[in-house]
Amino acid sequence: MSLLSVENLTVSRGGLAVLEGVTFSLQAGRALVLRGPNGIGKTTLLRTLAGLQPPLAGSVSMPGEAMAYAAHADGLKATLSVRENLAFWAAIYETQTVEQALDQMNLRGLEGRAAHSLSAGQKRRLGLARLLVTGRPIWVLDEPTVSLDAASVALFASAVRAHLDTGGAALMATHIDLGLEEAEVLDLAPFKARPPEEGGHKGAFDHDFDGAFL
Ligand SMILES: Nc1ncnc2c1ncn2[C@@H]1O[C@H](COP(=O)(O)OP(=O)(O)OP(=O)(O)O)[C@@H](O)[C@H]1O
Repeated sequence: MSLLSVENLTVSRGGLAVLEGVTFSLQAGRALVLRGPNGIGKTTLLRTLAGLQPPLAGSVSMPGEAMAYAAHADGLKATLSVRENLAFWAAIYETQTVEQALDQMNLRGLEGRAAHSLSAGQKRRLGLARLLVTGRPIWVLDEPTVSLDAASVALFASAVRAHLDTGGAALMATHIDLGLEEAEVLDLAPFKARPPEEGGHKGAFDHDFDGAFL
């Protein structure tokens, strides 16, 4: 079953198309890794899929309220504790998986700590634990392993695998090898947009709202 279907998508930053004709689909139980050099448009594509900016052309289809997006920023509530952060999101998404998320992202022992007092890697683990409490099937992740040590990368890979095993899907922009052998790879180089002088798209607007998490 296809959870996410992207057809002929053109995405832009600063009013200029950066990728055009992007087409792929993501099935339940599958992971897809976006690859491409710095600046090719991975973040722009993910932001567009998350609805933070409109595409210049093309279409994105997915079931309503199916996506959880984790951007570069962890987007934590600094003064709330680890548990309170997760409880907040569990209330928003009406789920009851806080305890499971604490276990899965190895946050036991840190439950009472204010988010602002966590290390960078601990903050990232908390940010990823929020994915687990959303209960949403499509995870869209921008550089999810930044700041994580090898053990935490392995923990994250296990969480993704468990998500796939229960019918979820994951779309990730990452430069590192997550050890998810089953993940497919989409190289974005063929979709690099032509500059306007060569007939490429020139967009009319560029929203720059940087929601950390949806
Ligand atoms: N606010 C902005 N205004 C204008 N151009 C932008 C803006 N943000 C990004 N860009 C440009 O858009 C292009 C795509 O950027 P994007 O961040 O999507 O690339 P990326 O593939 O995610 O890069 P990285 O691997 O470095 O994270 C780049 O050329 C970048 O310089």
